[in-house]
Amino acid sequence: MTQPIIHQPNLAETSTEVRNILQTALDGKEVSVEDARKLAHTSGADLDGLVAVADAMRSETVGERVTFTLNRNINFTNVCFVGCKFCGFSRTKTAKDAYFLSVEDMVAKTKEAWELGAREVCIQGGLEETMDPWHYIRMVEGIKEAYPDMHIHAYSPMEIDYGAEITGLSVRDYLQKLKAAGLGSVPGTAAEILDDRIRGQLSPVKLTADRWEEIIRTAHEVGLRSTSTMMYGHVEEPDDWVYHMERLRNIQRDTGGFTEFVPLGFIHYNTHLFRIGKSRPGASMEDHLKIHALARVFFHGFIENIQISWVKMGPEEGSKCLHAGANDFGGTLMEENISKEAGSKYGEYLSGEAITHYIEQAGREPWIRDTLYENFASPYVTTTSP
Ligand SMILES: C[S@@+](CC[C@H](N)C(=O)[O-])C[C@H]1O[C@@H](n2cnc3c(N)ncnc32)[C@H](O)[C@@H]1O
Ligand SMILES: Nc1c(NC[C@H](O)[C@H](O)[C@H](O)CO)[nH]c(=O)[nH]c1=O
Ligand SMILES: N[C@@H](Cc1ccc(O)cc1)C(=O)O
Ligand code: SF4
Repeated sequence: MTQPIIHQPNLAETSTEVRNILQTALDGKEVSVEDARKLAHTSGADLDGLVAVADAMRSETVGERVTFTLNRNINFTNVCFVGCKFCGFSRTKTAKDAYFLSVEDMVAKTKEAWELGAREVCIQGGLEETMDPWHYIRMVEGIKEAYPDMHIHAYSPMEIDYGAEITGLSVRDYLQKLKAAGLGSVPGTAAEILDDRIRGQLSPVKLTADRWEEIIRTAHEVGLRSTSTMMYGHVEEPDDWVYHMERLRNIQRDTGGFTEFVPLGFIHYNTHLFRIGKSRPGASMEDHLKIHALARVFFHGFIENIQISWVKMGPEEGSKCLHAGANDFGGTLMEENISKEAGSKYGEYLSGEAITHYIEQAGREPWIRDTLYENFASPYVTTTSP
């Protein structure tokens, strides 16, 4: 049981079955997997009901604040041997536009970010075969040495799996070394859909769902918090969203380590998966709304923050999800290659002022946050911003 919702939306137009499920959630009871599946299949007035309930839950649990971070994304290499069929970013080592940044390059990018006011760098890259086994740790050490107060949000479970493998360390020892070097938190990417049946269609070589879970649980156990994500709009069905969210909710029940949930809409344009006719062309607006709303309702009492990804959906469509359960606008990013290379049209950078504007336009209060949602500042009193 969690807090019941006091100001309940009018569900007069909602079907009896869906209204009963939503009422259970409003009363503060955990939504079952079976009920969540029904919510995942709603449309029309029933979807409107789900969205209204998600908005009420958001308002009573986190209020009218919409947060965001001043951060820079650094994709240190695009060379990758994994070959996910949904990825438009990765290159072979010999490709003309293949790159691999040195630690010095990364420190220079961090310097630019720091000077513009960013306090987080989000580092992820391809998996490079001939890389120095200690490179992931060296990047963290190099950045921390130059900028001890920059929060480093880095390395998906896929990269952690690889780093542990090439150094010969256990996942726990490897994560402890990353943490000792200054790693602050872990992006919960590489999750896609946490079901090996779907993963086989997307990327047979990628780590299994169980391995993803083991790495995330271990990260939380050693004191590294993480985000949680789900990539949708490709081959999966609504029941798969629920299965995925249930795995995340169970992890959160045990560890409490997730800071937020970030639905990542699939960008299809330059991907093998779409070209060979094996996927949908991303998600519809209806699905974006449904997933953010379902996440708010299903994670109620478990995960407080639901982040929109403006790089995937665009700031306008993303803003609509702020009325469907979401309360976080992500970050300024400054540069972004993964969505861009897959063909996303929304650019790689939004200034703090631009994000503030979108949040105001949605009728909410903009607040700058740190990565772990521990400190908040008003964007109206900060002078610089990336
Ligand atoms: C590109 S990877 C970088 C880190 C690492 N190589 C990995 O795969 O975990 C980070 C995440 O971006 C997301 N992503 C990749 N390609 C995408 C696409 N075309 N559309 C939406 N999200 C995508 C996936 O969820 C993936 O796990
Ligand atoms: N870095 C990307 C994000 N989000 C990162 C967040 O801005 C930030 O790191 C997080 O809020 C930490 O709490 N989302 C994307 O879709 N693409 C990125 O590259
Ligand atoms: N939003 C994710 C990071 C991310 C990075 C790149 C992406 O393509 C998608 C997501 C997080 O904060 O953990
Ligand atoms: S999603 Fe990550 S692991 Fe997969 S091909 Fe792209 S960079 Fe490599």
